[in-house]
Amino acid sequence: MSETVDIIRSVAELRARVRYWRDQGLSVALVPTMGALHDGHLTLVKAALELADRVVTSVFVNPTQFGPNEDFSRYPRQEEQDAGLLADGGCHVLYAPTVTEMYPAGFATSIHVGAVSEGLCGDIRPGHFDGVATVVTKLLLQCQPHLALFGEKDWQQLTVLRHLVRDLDLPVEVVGVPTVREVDGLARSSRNAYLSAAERSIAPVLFKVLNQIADGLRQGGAAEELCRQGIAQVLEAGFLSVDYLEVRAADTLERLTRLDQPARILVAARLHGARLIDNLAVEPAHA
Ligand SMILES: Nc1ncnc2c1ncn2[C@@H]1O[C@H](COP(=O)(O)OP(=O)(O)OP(=O)(O)O)[C@@H](O)[C@H]1O
Ligand SMILES: CC(C)(CO)[C@@H](O)C(=O)[O-]
Ligand code: BAL
Repeated sequence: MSETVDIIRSVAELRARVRYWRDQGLSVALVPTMGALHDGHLTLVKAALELADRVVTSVFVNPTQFGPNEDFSRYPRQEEQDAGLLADGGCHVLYAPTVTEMYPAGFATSIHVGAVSEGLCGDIRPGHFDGVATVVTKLLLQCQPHLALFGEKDWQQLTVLRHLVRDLDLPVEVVGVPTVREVDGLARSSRNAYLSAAERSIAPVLFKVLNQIADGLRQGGAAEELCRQGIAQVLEAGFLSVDYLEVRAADTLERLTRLDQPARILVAARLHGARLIDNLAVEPAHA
C-alpha cells in the first residue's frame, strides 16, 4: 500500500504521467468519480488494481450534468479525506482538475448519445447524460487509459457510456462493477449522506421491492402490474415520490412487459433529503 497518492490537476501533467507509464509497457485504468468516496468507489479502485498496473481515480464534480435545481453547490466535497482513502486503497494518481481546466472559456461542445439516454433518468434530469457523456469523453481523452471502470449502480449511465465508447470507437475497454450495498441492501451512494436517520431506515425498501419484482417476473408476472404494486409499497414506506420503477431490457433499455430476455429493474425515488436510484438484474430461466 502507498502512503500518499499523487494529486494531478492539469491535463498536461496527467498526459505526461500516463505516457511515462505506457512507455514502460504498463497498463492503465481510470476510475471516474465525483468524490465523497465510499466503499462503492473503493471497490472500483480495487477491481482496477486487479486489472491494470496503474490506476488513476478522477474526482470532479461535473457542473454540466446537474440541472439548475439540483444539488451541485451542496454536493459533498472532501478532497483530503478522498486522497487518504485512495492512498490506503493503493491508487496511484488522484486526478482532480479545476472547472476551468475542464471547461476553459469558450467551451462549446456537447456529446449526445441517443436512444439509451432517453427515458428513466434521461427524462427526469434533462441534459444530464449529455453532461456525463461529454465529461467522460474528455476524461478518457485526457487520460487515455486501457480500461475505464464504472458502477452498475448507475446502470443507465453505464449503458450510455458503453454506447458512447462503441459508437465513437474510443480505444478503451469499459468495465462494469456490481453494486456495493450496505448490510440492509441500500446501495452505497455519496448522496446517502443527505438522509436523516428516519429516512435512512426507510431507504432499504427500494432494494426489497426490486427483489420482489424480480421474484414476480420469474414466476411469469406482468412487469407493469408488479411495478404498480412496487410503487405503492415504496410510497407506503414513506418515500415522497417515485420518478420511475420499470423493467427494461438489460442492454438496449427497451421497455419489457414480461421476463423474455435478460432484464434490469430500475428505480428512482425521492425522500426529503435525497433522490435515490437503484437497479437489479433478473434473467429468464432459459436465457
Ligand atoms: N454502491 C456502488 N457500487 C458500485 N459502484 C458505485 C456505487 N456507488 C457509486 N458507484 C460508481 O462510482 C462511480 C462514481 O460515482 P459517484 O461519484 O457519482 O458516486 P455515487 O455514490 O454514485 O454518488 P451519487 O450520490 O452522486 O449518485 C460511478 O461509476 C458509480 O456508478
Ligand atoms: C461518471 C461520472 C464521474 C461523470 O461525471 C459521474 O456521472 C459519476 O460519478 O457517476
Ligand atoms: N452517480 C451519478 C452522478 C449523478 O447523479 O450526477
